[in-house]
Amino acid sequence: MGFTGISKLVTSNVGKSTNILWHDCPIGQTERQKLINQKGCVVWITGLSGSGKSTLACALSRELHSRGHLTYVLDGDNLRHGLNRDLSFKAEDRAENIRRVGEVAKLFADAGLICIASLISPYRSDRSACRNLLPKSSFIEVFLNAPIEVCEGRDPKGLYKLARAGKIKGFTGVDDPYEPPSDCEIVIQCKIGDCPSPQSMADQVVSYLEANGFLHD
Ligand SMILES: Nc1ncnc2c1ncn2[C@@H]1O[C@H](COP(=O)(O)OS(=O)(=O)O)[C@@H](OP(=O)(O)O)[C@H]1O
Ligand SMILES: Nc1ncnc2c1ncn2[C@@H]1O[C@H](COP(=O)(O)OP(=O)(O)O)[C@@H](O)[C@H]1O
Repeated sequence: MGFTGISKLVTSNVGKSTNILWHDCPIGQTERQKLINQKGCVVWITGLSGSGKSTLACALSRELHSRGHLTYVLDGDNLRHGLNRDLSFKAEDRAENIRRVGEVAKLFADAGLICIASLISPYRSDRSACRNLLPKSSFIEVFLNAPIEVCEGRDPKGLYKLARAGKIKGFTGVDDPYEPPSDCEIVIQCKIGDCPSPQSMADQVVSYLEANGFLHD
Protein backbone atom coordinates (compact mmCIF):
# COMPACT_ATOMS: atom_id res chain seq x y z
CA MET A 1 0.00 0.00 0.00
CA GLY A 2 1.35 3.47 -0.92
CA PHE A 3 1.04 6.73 0.98
CA THR A 4 -2.43 7.35 -0.36
CA GLY A 5 -3.69 4.02 0.90
CA ILE A 6 -4.60 2.41 -2.42
CA SER A 7 -5.14 -1.19 -1.41
CA LYS A 8 -6.17 -2.71 -4.71
CA LEU A 9 -5.98 -1.01 -8.05
CA VAL A 10 -9.57 -1.54 -9.10
CA THR A 11 -11.16 1.41 -10.79
CA SER A 12 -14.86 2.02 -11.10
CA ASN A 13 -17.39 4.20 -12.92
CA VAL A 14 -19.57 6.57 -10.90
CA GLY A 15 -22.17 8.67 -12.70
CA LYS A 16 -20.36 10.28 -15.63
CA SER A 17 -16.92 9.71 -14.06
CA THR A 18 -15.15 6.72 -15.50
CA ASN A 19 -12.06 4.78 -14.33
CA ILE A 20 -11.84 6.41 -10.92
CA LEU A 21 -10.38 5.12 -7.66
CA TRP A 22 -11.16 5.79 -3.98
CA HIS A 23 -8.15 6.99 -1.93
CA ASP A 24 -8.09 6.49 1.83
CA CYS A 25 -5.93 8.56 4.21
CA PRO A 26 -4.53 7.37 7.53
CA ILE A 27 -6.16 10.30 9.33
CA GLY A 28 -9.91 9.81 9.13
CA GLN A 29 -13.08 10.98 10.82
CA THR A 30 -12.31 9.06 14.03
CA GLU A 31 -8.93 10.77 14.48
CA ARG A 32 -10.36 14.22 13.71
CA GLN A 33 -13.27 13.72 16.12
CA LYS A 34 -10.86 12.74 18.91
CA LEU A 35 -8.93 15.96 18.33
CA ILE A 36 -12.00 18.17 18.78
CA ASN A 37 -13.97 15.95 21.17
CA GLN A 38 -17.26 15.87 19.30
CA LYS A 39 -18.98 13.74 16.68
CA GLY A 40 -19.54 14.99 13.16
CA CYS A 41 -23.16 15.20 12.10
CA VAL A 42 -25.60 17.13 9.94
CA VAL A 43 -28.45 19.12 11.46
CA TRP A 44 -30.77 19.67 8.48
CA ILE A 45 -33.33 22.43 9.05
CA THR A 46 -36.31 22.41 6.67
CA GLY A 47 -39.32 24.71 6.54
CA LEU A 48 -41.06 27.43 4.58
CA SER A 49 -39.41 30.70 3.65
CA GLY A 50 -39.68 32.95 6.71
CA SER A 51 -40.19 30.07 9.15
CA GLY A 52 -36.97 30.98 10.98
CA LYS A 53 -34.46 28.50 9.53
CA SER A 54 -31.56 30.94 9.28
CA THR A 55 -32.39 32.39 12.69
CA LEU A 56 -32.31 28.93 14.25
CA ALA A 57 -29.13 27.98 12.36
CA CYS A 58 -27.31 31.07 13.67
CA ALA A 59 -28.65 30.73 17.24
CA LEU A 60 -27.64 27.06 17.27
CA SER A 61 -24.19 27.79 15.87
CA ARG A 62 -23.67 30.53 18.47
CA GLU A 63 -24.84 28.33 21.36
CA LEU A 64 -22.63 25.40 20.31
CA HIS A 65 -19.67 27.70 19.69
CA SER A 66 -20.03 29.17 23.18
CA ARG A 67 -19.85 25.60 24.53
CA GLY A 68 -16.61 24.98 22.61
CA HIS A 69 -17.99 23.07 19.61
CA LEU A 70 -16.97 23.49 16.00
CA THR A 71 -19.90 24.16 13.66
CA TYR A 72 -20.47 25.37 10.12
CA VAL A 73 -23.69 26.78 8.69
CA LEU A 74 -24.73 26.00 5.11
CA ASP A 75 -27.55 28.42 4.34
CA GLY A 76 -29.58 27.96 1.14
CA ASP A 77 -29.83 31.66 0.40
CA ASN A 78 -26.06 32.14 0.90
CA LEU A 79 -25.04 29.11 -1.17
CA ARG A 80 -27.13 30.38 -4.06
CA HIS A 81 -24.70 33.34 -4.16
CA GLY A 82 -21.85 30.98 -5.13
CA LEU A 83 -21.84 27.17 -5.34
CA ASN A 84 -25.47 27.04 -6.48
CA ARG A 85 -25.73 30.27 -8.43
CA ASP A 86 -26.52 28.35 -11.63
CA LEU A 87 -29.70 26.84 -10.18
CA SER A 88 -33.28 28.11 -10.43
CA PHE A 89 -36.28 27.20 -8.27
CA LYS A 90 -37.84 24.64 -10.62
CA ALA A 91 -38.16 21.19 -9.03
CA GLU A 92 -35.15 19.61 -10.77
CA ASP A 93 -32.89 22.55 -9.84
CA ARG A 94 -34.09 22.45 -6.23
CA ALA A 95 -33.24 18.73 -6.26
CA GLU A 96 -29.73 19.47 -7.55
CA ASN A 97 -29.38 22.26 -4.96
CA ILE A 98 -30.24 19.85 -2.15
CA ARG A 99 -28.03 17.09 -3.58
CA ARG A 100 -24.99 19.38 -3.71
CA VAL A 101 -25.58 20.75 -0.23
CA GLY A 102 -26.09 17.21 1.07
CA GLU A 103 -22.71 16.20 -0.38
CA VAL A 104 -20.99 19.27 1.10
CA ALA A 105 -22.66 18.67 4.47
CA LYS A 106 -21.41 15.07 4.37
CA LEU A 107 -17.85 16.35 3.92
CA PHE A 108 -18.19 18.74 6.87
CA ALA A 109 -19.55 15.93 9.05
CA ASP A 110 -16.66 13.74 7.92
CA ALA A 111 -14.34 16.57 8.96
CA GLY A 112 -15.86 16.17 12.45
CA LEU A 113 -17.95 19.33 12.45
CA ILE A 114 -21.54 19.83 13.45
CA CYS A 115 -22.82 21.01 10.09
CA ILE A 116 -26.04 23.01 10.19
CA ALA A 117 -27.82 23.08 6.82
CA SER A 118 -30.71 25.46 6.49
CA LEU A 119 -32.71 25.17 3.28
CA ILE A 120 -36.38 25.08 2.37
CA SER A 121 -35.72 21.64 0.85
CA PRO A 122 -39.40 21.21 0.02
CA TYR A 123 -39.32 17.66 -1.34
CA ARG A 124 -39.23 14.59 0.94
CA SER A 125 -37.34 12.54 -1.64
CA ASP A 126 -34.50 15.12 -1.84
CA ARG A 127 -34.15 15.27 1.96
CA SER A 128 -34.28 11.51 2.16
CA ALA A 129 -31.48 11.22 -0.42
CA CYS A 130 -29.30 13.45 1.80
CA ARG A 131 -30.13 11.33 4.84
CA ASN A 132 -28.99 8.26 2.92
CA LEU A 133 -25.59 9.85 2.24
CA LEU A 134 -24.74 9.78 5.95
CA PRO A 135 -24.18 7.02 8.48
CA LYS A 136 -27.34 6.15 10.42
CA SER A 137 -28.30 8.62 13.14
CA SER A 138 -25.88 11.36 12.07
CA PHE A 139 -28.48 13.08 9.86
CA ILE A 140 -30.76 15.02 12.18
CA GLU A 141 -33.77 16.48 10.42
CA VAL A 142 -35.36 19.48 12.10
CA PHE A 143 -38.78 20.60 10.87
CA LEU A 144 -39.45 24.23 11.61
CA ASN A 145 -43.20 23.88 11.58
CA ALA A 146 -44.43 27.43 11.19
CA PRO A 147 -47.77 27.88 9.39
CA ILE A 148 -47.72 29.93 6.22
CA GLU A 149 -49.76 32.64 7.98
CA VAL A 150 -46.83 33.20 10.38
CA CYS A 151 -44.21 33.17 7.59
CA GLU A 152 -46.25 35.43 5.37
CA GLY A 153 -46.96 37.78 8.26
CA ARG A 154 -43.21 38.16 8.79
CA ASP A 155 -42.27 38.40 5.10
CA PRO A 156 -38.93 40.11 5.88
CA LYS A 157 -37.82 40.13 2.23
CA GLY A 158 -41.24 41.02 0.77
CA LEU A 159 -41.19 37.80 -1.30
CA TYR A 160 -44.64 36.54 -0.28
CA LYS A 161 -46.08 39.88 -1.31
CA LEU A 162 -44.41 39.58 -4.73
CA ALA A 163 -45.55 35.95 -5.05
CA ARG A 164 -49.17 36.83 -4.19
CA ALA A 165 -49.00 39.60 -6.78
CA GLY A 166 -47.83 37.04 -9.34
CA LYS A 167 -44.45 38.74 -9.68
CA ILE A 168 -42.57 35.64 -8.47
CA LYS A 169 -43.74 32.34 -9.97
CA GLY A 170 -43.30 29.00 -8.21
CA PHE A 171 -42.88 30.37 -4.71
CA THR A 172 -42.90 27.64 -2.05
CA GLY A 173 -46.16 27.53 -0.12
CA VAL A 174 -47.91 29.90 -2.55
CA ASP A 175 -47.84 28.19 -5.95
CA ASP A 176 -45.15 25.58 -5.36
CA PRO A 177 -45.31 22.55 -3.03
CA TYR A 178 -43.84 22.02 0.44
CA GLU A 179 -43.89 18.42 1.69
CA PRO A 180 -43.60 18.37 5.50
CA PRO A 181 -41.46 15.62 7.01
CA SER A 182 -43.45 12.59 8.13
CA ASP A 183 -40.78 11.15 10.39
CA CYS A 184 -38.04 13.55 11.47
CA GLU A 185 -35.90 13.74 14.59
CA ILE A 186 -37.04 17.15 15.86
CA VAL A 187 -40.16 19.25 15.28
CA ILE A 188 -40.12 22.88 16.36
CA GLN A 189 -43.71 24.00 16.66
CA CYS A 190 -44.51 27.59 15.93
CA LYS A 191 -48.16 28.73 16.09
CA ILE A 192 -49.77 32.06 15.28
CA GLY A 193 -48.83 34.35 18.15
CA ASP A 194 -46.87 31.62 19.91
CA CYS A 195 -43.38 30.82 18.58
CA PRO A 196 -40.50 29.69 20.73
CA SER A 197 -37.67 32.23 20.93
CA PRO A 198 -34.55 31.63 18.78
CA GLN A 199 -32.63 30.66 21.94
CA SER A 200 -35.26 28.15 22.99
CA MET A 201 -35.35 26.62 19.46
CA ALA A 202 -31.56 26.27 19.64
CA ASP A 203 -31.80 24.75 23.13
CA GLN A 204 -34.21 22.10 21.82
CA VAL A 205 -31.63 21.01 19.23
CA VAL A 206 -28.70 21.19 21.66
CA SER A 207 -30.60 18.91 24.08
CA TYR A 208 -31.03 16.37 21.28
CA LEU A 209 -27.34 16.51 20.33
CA GLU A 210 -26.35 16.15 23.99
CA ALA A 211 -28.71 13.23 24.60
CA ASN A 212 -27.48 11.44 21.48
CA GLY A 213 -23.78 11.73 22.22
CA PHE A 214 -22.73 14.20 19.50
CA LEU A 215 -21.17 16.69 21.93
CA HIS A 216 -18.50 14.26 23.14
CA ASP A 217 -16.01 12.07 21.31
N1 LIG B 1 -39.54 30.63 -5.86
C1 LIG B 1 -38.97 30.62 -4.65
N2 LIG B 1 -39.35 29.75 -3.71
C2 LIG B 1 -38.77 29.75 -2.50
N3 LIG B 1 -37.77 30.60 -2.13
C3 LIG B 1 -37.34 31.50 -3.03
C4 LIG B 1 -37.93 31.56 -4.33
N4 LIG B 1 -37.31 32.56 -5.01
C5 LIG B 1 -36.38 33.09 -4.20
N5 LIG B 1 -36.40 32.46 -3.01
C6 LIG B 1 -35.42 32.76 -1.94
O1 LIG B 1 -34.54 31.64 -1.93
C7 LIG B 1 -34.40 31.10 -0.62
C8 LIG B 1 -34.56 29.59 -0.61
O2 LIG B 1 -33.45 28.95 -1.15
P1 LIG B 1 -33.20 27.41 -0.86
O3 LIG B 1 -31.95 27.07 -1.56
O4 LIG B 1 -33.28 27.16 0.59
O5 LIG B 1 -34.46 26.74 -1.58
S1 LIG B 1 -34.69 25.20 -1.95
O6 LIG B 1 -34.26 24.41 -0.80
O7 LIG B 1 -33.90 24.90 -3.15
O8 LIG B 1 -36.14 25.07 -2.21
C9 LIG B 1 -35.50 31.69 0.22
O9 LIG B 1 -34.85 32.02 1.43
P2 LIG B 1 -35.48 31.71 2.88
O10 LIG B 1 -36.54 32.75 3.02
O11 LIG B 1 -34.31 31.92 3.79
O12 LIG B 1 -36.01 30.33 2.93
C10 LIG B 1 -35.99 32.91 -0.55
O13 LIG B 1 -35.38 34.08 -0.01
N1 LIG C 1 -38.51 32.28 16.76
C1 LIG C 1 -38.77 33.44 16.22
N2 LIG C 1 -39.57 34.33 16.84
C2 LIG C 1 -39.84 35.53 16.25
N3 LIG C 1 -39.36 35.93 15.06
C3 LIG C 1 -38.57 35.08 14.40
C4 LIG C 1 -38.23 33.80 14.94
N4 LIG C 1 -37.43 33.18 14.06
C5 LIG C 1 -37.26 34.03 13.03
N5 LIG C 1 -37.93 35.16 13.22
C6 LIG C 1 -38.00 36.30 12.30
O1 LIG C 1 -38.68 35.84 11.14
C7 LIG C 1 -38.07 36.32 9.96
C8 LIG C 1 -37.65 35.15 9.07
O2 LIG C 1 -36.63 34.43 9.73
P1 LIG C 1 -35.48 33.70 8.90
O3 LIG C 1 -34.59 33.07 9.90
O4 LIG C 1 -34.88 34.63 7.92
O5 LIG C 1 -36.35 32.58 8.15
P2 LIG C 1 -35.97 31.64 6.95
O6 LIG C 1 -34.48 31.45 6.97
O7 LIG C 1 -36.71 30.37 7.22
O8 LIG C 1 -36.46 32.34 5.72
C9 LIG C 1 -36.89 37.20 10.41
O9 LIG C 1 -37.33 38.54 10.40
C10 LIG C 1 -36.62 36.73 11.83
O10 LIG C 1 -36.11 37.75 12.63
